[in-house]
Amino acid sequence: MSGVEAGPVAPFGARLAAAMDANGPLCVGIDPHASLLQAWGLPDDVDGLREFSLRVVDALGGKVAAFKPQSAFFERHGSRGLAVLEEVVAAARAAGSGSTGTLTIVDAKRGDIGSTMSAYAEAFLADGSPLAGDALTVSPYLGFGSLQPAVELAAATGRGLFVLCLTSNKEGLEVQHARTGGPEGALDRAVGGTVAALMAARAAVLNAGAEPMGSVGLVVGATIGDAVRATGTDLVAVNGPLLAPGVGAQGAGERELAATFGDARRNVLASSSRAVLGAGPDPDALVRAARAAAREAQAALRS
Ligand SMILES: O=C(O)c1cc(=O)[nH]c(=O)n1[C@@H]1O[C@H](COP(=O)(O)O)[C@@H](O)[C@H]1O
Repeated sequence: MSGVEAGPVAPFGARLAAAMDANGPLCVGIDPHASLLQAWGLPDDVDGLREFSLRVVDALGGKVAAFKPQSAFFERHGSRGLAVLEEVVAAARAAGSGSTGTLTIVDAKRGDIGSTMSAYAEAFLADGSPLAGDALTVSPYLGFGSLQPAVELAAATGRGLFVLCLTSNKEGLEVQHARTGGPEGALDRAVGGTVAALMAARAAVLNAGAEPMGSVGLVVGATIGDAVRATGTDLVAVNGPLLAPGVGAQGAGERELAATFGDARRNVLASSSRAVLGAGPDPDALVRAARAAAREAQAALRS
């Protein structure tokens, strides 16, 4: 990333590219819904949450490119739930092979201003913070520039960001497809374009020249139909990872992945939560479900 010295570990973009080559372009979301805890025969409390999440890491660690624990399902159990999230991050780091285990994207979708954003960055991106995985999802809808503290700390510690761009839900359109008025300092080619295109252009600047790809990724849902084209969003120019939720439970599959991402597909990390987790609690069934999803993603994105 421009202007910031890299930390001792390889940058997130390079580590994710290697993990996708080794295990296929699939991220398994750890979303311990109350209904899934029940289906697994676990109580909807902190003990159930812990058992569920650690079983997922145990079964799939080293077998998928990344995990994406959804913070909301941990937060709903209060401070003890957050302690479980810390445990999950540590377990993923220790799982599988390699010095950094299985990559973890903490899905907390943070976004705020100034010193508050700095505090979020310290919580989720600083070395030694118990909530810091390898990357964090962030919301740029207080202005992309408001994410700067996170951009800087991620670069300094070899971590990554996934910036919401075109989300998988239909309500996102009213913000993401809106046209910008050309705010002062906006990138020339994106002024007057859509908000989504501007977010992608901002990420592209941060990733310029990085190989095999930069560490500032975008979230682009696999369910969005032709929204990439409709919003004029240049995903190829982003040169960063593209997290694609919406696979499985929200209806997207091989066809949608291939159609949505076109020439940017090599940088896509497909993400599925309920469709994989629903195969549990049997660890072998979890592995089979994850492998099937990874094969589908591989066929759509890398053939
Ligand atoms: O950032 C995300 O991961 C995300 C962005 C988005 O646009 N849509 C979306 O569904 N997600 C997350 O991806 C997961 C989807 O779960 P499943 O629908 O069960 O696969 C949830 O944790 C969502 O919060």
